[in-house]
Amino acid sequence: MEFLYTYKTLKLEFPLSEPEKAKFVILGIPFDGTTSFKPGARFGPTLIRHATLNLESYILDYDVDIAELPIADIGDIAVVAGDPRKTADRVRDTLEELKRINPDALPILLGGEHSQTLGAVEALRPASYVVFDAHLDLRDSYEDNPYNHACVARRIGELGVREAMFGIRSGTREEVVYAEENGIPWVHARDYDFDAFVELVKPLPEPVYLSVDVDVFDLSLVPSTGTPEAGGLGFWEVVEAMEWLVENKRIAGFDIMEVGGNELGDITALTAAKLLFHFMGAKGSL
Ligand SMILES: N=C(N)NCCCCNCCCN
Ligand SMILES: [Mn+2]
Ligand SMILES: [Mn+2]
Repeated sequence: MEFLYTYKTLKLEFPLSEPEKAKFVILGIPFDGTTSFKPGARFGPTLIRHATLNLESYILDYDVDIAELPIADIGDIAVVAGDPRKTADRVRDTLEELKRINPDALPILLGGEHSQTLGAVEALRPASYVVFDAHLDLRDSYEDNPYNHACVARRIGELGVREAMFGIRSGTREEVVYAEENGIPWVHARDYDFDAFVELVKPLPEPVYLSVDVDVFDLSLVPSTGTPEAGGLGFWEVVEAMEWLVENKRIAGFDIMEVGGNELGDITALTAAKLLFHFMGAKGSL
């Protein structure tokens, strides 16, 4: 089928399924209209798809070949340049359309700015939002725009979605107070470990939306993300948390956001592509 707002550039190299029948449905969001520091997130989806060419489809960890899983790639959202709200409306509309034709599909977003996670949450209506991020993203408005990437967790919390945040090492005093007053738990990157993750996530209601803003990783793994911060998590720390979630919670949707770069083969996209394959491998092995 054709979606109203999507188009295709690169695709994954292995045989892909139709979105009507797929278990995993990949959607790119090449938006960087409110990026405040390093540009290039508009190339994120293309860079991630290209980086997958470097990876084996067989995942050692799970004895799963993701080329044998029903995966669809419905292309990229046609963005409204500079307008995060209108672009997120298209993300929401596209995922609503997808859920109508395939209610069992697990959407996977590749971004693109974190602002766009709001559209996915609006469409998929999870009970909880679990996020790996260097930043709290709890500002009420940033650079005069309430739909800026730095406000996305605030907007999602306002929908009544329970939140828990991991790998945090940047925010304003106002954001810390807001988290405290609104009972939003977060774990500093310095204090992060698997037990802290499980303790906070176990009681969360299902289904859960999992968002990975790749700036959660140490910046050596994601040098081209939009707002890089030193002192982040390692690759396997995030993979282990992801494995626990797919085994123990119903997942409404998953995203890998804030991938940027201007060059094929960028380290940032290689990190993101490996995470994508591990997510599908872990989920596909169940
Ligand atoms: N969620 C985010 N990515 N937030 C980062 C916002 C940019 C903070 N700039 C700080 C500039 C201080 N002079
Ligand atoms: Mn961030
Ligand atoms: Mn973020």
